Amino acid sequence: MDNEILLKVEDLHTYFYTYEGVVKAVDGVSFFVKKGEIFGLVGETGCGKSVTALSVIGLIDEPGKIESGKIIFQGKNLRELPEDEMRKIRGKGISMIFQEPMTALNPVYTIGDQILEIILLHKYGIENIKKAPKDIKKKERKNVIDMLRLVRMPDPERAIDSYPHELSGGMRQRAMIAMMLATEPSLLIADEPTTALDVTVQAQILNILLDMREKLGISIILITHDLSVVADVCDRVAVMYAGNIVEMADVYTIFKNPVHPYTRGLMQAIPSIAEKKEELKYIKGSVPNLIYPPPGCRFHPRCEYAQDICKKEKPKLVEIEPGHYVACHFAKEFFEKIKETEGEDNE
Ligand SMILES: Nc1ncnc2c1ncn2[C@@H]1O[C@H](COP(=O)(O)OP(=O)(O)OP(=O)(O)O)[C@@H](O)[C@H]1O
Repeated sequence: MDNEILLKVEDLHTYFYTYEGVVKAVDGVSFFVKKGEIFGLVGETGCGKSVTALSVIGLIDEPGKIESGKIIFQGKNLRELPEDEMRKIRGKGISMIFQEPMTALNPVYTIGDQILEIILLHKYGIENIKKAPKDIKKKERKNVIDMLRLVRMPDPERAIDSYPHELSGGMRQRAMIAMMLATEPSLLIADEPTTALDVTVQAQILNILLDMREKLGISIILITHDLSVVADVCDRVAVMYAGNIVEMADVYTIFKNPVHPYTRGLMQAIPSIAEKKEELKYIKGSVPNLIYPPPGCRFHPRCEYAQDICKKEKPKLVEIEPGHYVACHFAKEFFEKIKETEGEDNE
């Protein structure tokens, strides 16, 4: 099973040292991503999804710091690698695309030149890039156009010579994905890649990600707050709340049998356990301040099932059935109740 795993994050803690205090943005996060799968990271805004991703790719800057934990990618703990090795991983192993590609694209170069630069960096390395033949641009033109075709860029022959501002939002996101794919990563992290786009373009971009997995066999971590996106494309999913993962399972299980009260709140459908079903249609309260997070389970102030233990002890993420992990003191009870009601429903 372990050789199927591409990335394993163990007990990751990433904090930000601000004037107001220490923001415990990621506080003991563990998960794994298998080869060739699309793994969703979901949760409300500010729960630590982006910080988790930036920690994996080694892009946490001051005032942030990875305090502890392991990030094992292709068998190596990335936290132990020197910065030049880490830069190589960012160049070849792991790539990241963001919500607003304009921030990552350079406005003064054409899309073609930007993709070409990545191809050259990938082929020659930063030290030898000057050794690339003079006519390389002409030689690689077909490759770049093929790359744009792969991301279903409309009219690639024209797009290659366009500047970012000449393209629509969806086309820019395609260009960004093409650039990232030029590095032939094993893992692509997509942070809210479709949030800024309208629904039709969103669907097209998600289809491209599915295509990439199919054709190139890469793994993708898809960060989103949109559960319908998760349902559409992800294989497995982790639900984050206030710097912790509270539940992780395959997508079917998460939607069919969510166990953690927060996940169930997110789904707005807690028919089996909820006694007062109507009152659970939204999650009361708001995400806590991560400088002074609540003790014990961080969700307890919003959880209607909270008991004394929840206020004192932080629950561990435990496997309650094969591949289904939950961090809740009452996970077993909830799970059994779900199974009971499931049995009754089937009778
Ligand atoms: N540079 C920073 N300095 C201080 N605090 C930060 C910094 N970057 C992130 N944080 C804090 O870390 C916490 C987690 O933020 P993060 O961006 O990971 O959330 P998110 O789940 O990705 O939310 P969103 O969906 O809004 O992007 C937040 O409380 C945020 O304010």
